[in-house]
This record gives sequence, structure tokens and C-alpha cells, in this order.
Amino acid sequence: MLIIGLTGGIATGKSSASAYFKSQGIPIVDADKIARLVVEPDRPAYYQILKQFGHLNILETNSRSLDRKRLGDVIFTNELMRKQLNRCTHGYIRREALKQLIGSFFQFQSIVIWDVPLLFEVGLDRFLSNTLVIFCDQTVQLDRLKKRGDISDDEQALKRINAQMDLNEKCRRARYIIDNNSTKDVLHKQLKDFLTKIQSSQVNTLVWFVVLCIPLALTYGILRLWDLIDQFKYRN
Ligand SMILES: CC(C)(COP(=O)(O)OP(=O)(O)OC[C@H]1O[C@@H](n2cnc3c(N)ncnc32)[C@H](O)[C@@H]1O)[C@@H](O)C(=O)NCCC(=O)NCCS
Ligand SMILES: Nc1ncnc2c1ncn2[C@@H]1O[C@H](COP(=O)(O)OP(=O)(O)OP(=O)(O)O)[C@@H](O)[C@H]1O
Repeated sequence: MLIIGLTGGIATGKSSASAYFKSQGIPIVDADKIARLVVEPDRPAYYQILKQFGHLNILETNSRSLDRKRLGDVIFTNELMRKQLNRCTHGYIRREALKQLIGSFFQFQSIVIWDVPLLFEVGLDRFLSNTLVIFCDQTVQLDRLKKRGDISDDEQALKRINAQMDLNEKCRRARYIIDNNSTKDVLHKQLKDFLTKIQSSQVNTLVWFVVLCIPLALTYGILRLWDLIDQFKYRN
């Protein structure tokens, strides 16, 4: 199974690229989605966040859920707190992502897209030979970030952009780059060409399937057990 690490800057078009890949029948392991899942009330990461940030009013008014806007405002203006939040969440995000990747392997998928905004920041590129960066100029990025609605001014938007590795540096480290300065149609055309190129370079995966079957099944079992132990530990 070919795992393609998809990344970019905030609002450069990762989700738009993922949506295209999904429309082509390719499974997506989405780190942003997983990050939402692992902080739902009563999950272990939820309790860790409450312990670290509970004094900062980070719950929604009439529910036990995290107020994501408020937590975002806190961590995108404070590097130390951002690192603390990463420590509370990243281990759980990695574990869930690994489970989903193994799940795709056992569904005989030949390609999986792993959409990880912080792929280079957390060093995941060391394990992936196929990394794809969705790039656009910073003026376009700022414009798209503000148009999306949750951020109103340049200062706030720049804080979010600067909370990540410089996009040009990500492009330097990537194996493939897609320029998303133009329309979505142009983006889709480039992604189509990318898929054609990558599919033609695939080797026969049957041998790998046989070799990896047992170790991956064991890893999956261990990850499930680890989840159960964590749930039990935090509930009591
Ligand atoms: C801060 C939170 C609550 C804001 O939630 P919100 O719904 O407003 O934004 P969302 O989760 O959709 O993220 C939007 C984008 O922000 C950027 N981003 C998110 N977290 C981080 C971070 N810790 N550092 C730098 N950039 C980040 C990414 O580009 C992401 O695509 C949320 O992003 C979060 O829990 N972040 C910590 C987990 C994490 O690192 N997620 C990124 C996936 S690895
Ligand atoms: N080529 C394009 N033309 C016009 N709008 C675009 C294009 N690509 C993306 N957008 C828009 O820009 C915004 C950001 O795109 P998208 O959500 O795909 O980025 P992202 O990298 O996944 O963002 P995040 O880092 O927040 O998860 C969205 O509103 C999207 O519809």
C-alpha cells in the first residue's frame, strides 16, 4: 500500500485536495478529523486538556465540549501553550491514524492519502517517501483564510500561518508539490496528473501484503488494547 503524506500551510488547500482524492475512491486518513475525535468529552486527551487549560474557560457554555475557537485563540498566540496542547493530543492522533492506516491495508487499498497539516513539523516525513505539499502564495493563503469566516483580520491570520513551518521550507522538503494559486479546476487537473504518475510507478504489492500481514494485525490488536486501558484509566 502506497501512503502519500499530504500537507501544506493552513488554508492552502489540503482539504480541497483530499476531497478530490476521495471523489476518486481513494481513502483519506485525516489528522484534523482525528484531532476532533480524540478530544471529544470523556476521551483521555479531553481530560489532559482540561487539566492543562481548564482554568482558561475553554469549554462551550452549555455543553461539556471544548470551545475550539477559544482554544485556537489561546494556542495560536502562545507557543508554549501550543506545545502543551500538542503534547496532550499528538500521541492519541498518531495512534488513531495508525489504526486507520492498518484498516486500509486490510481492505486491500493500493493508495491511501494521509492528510497531516504538521507532517514536517512532527518529523513524519522520515517515515514516508511520498510527501505532497499543496502550495499557494501567502497573499492567496491570507485571503482564503479570512474568506472562510472564522478569522477576520490579517494579524490573527498571520499568527496562525506563523504557528507552522515556513511553507517554502515545506516545499523544499517535499517530494511532490502542487501549485494551488489558481482555480479548483486547475487544482483537480494537477491532482489527476499526479495520480496517473504515482499509479504508474507502483510495484506489485502482493509480496508486501503477505510479509506485513501478521505484524500489522498484531500492531492493530495492541493499539486497540492500549485504547481500552486508557479509557478505563481515565474513567475511573
Ligand atoms: C486548536 C484547535 C482546537 C482549533 O480548532 P479549529 O476547529 O478552529 O481548527 P482545525 O482543527 O480545523 O485546524 C485548522 C488548521 O489549523 C492548523 N493547526 C491546528 N492545530 C495546530 C497546531 N497545534 N499547530 C499549528 N497549526 C495547527 C492546521 O493547519 C489545521 O489544518 C485544533 O486545531 C486542535 O485541537 N489542534 C491541536 C491538534 C493538532 O495538532 N491538530 C493538527 C493535526 S496534526
Ligand atoms: N483553488 C482554489 N480556488 C478557490 N478557493 C479555494 C481553492 N483551494 C481552496 N480554496 C478555498 O480555500 C479555503 C481553504 O481551503 P482548504 O480548507 O482546502 O485548506 P486546508 O489547507 O485544508 O485548510 P486547514 O489548514 O485549515 O485545514 C476553503 O474555503 C476552500 O474552499
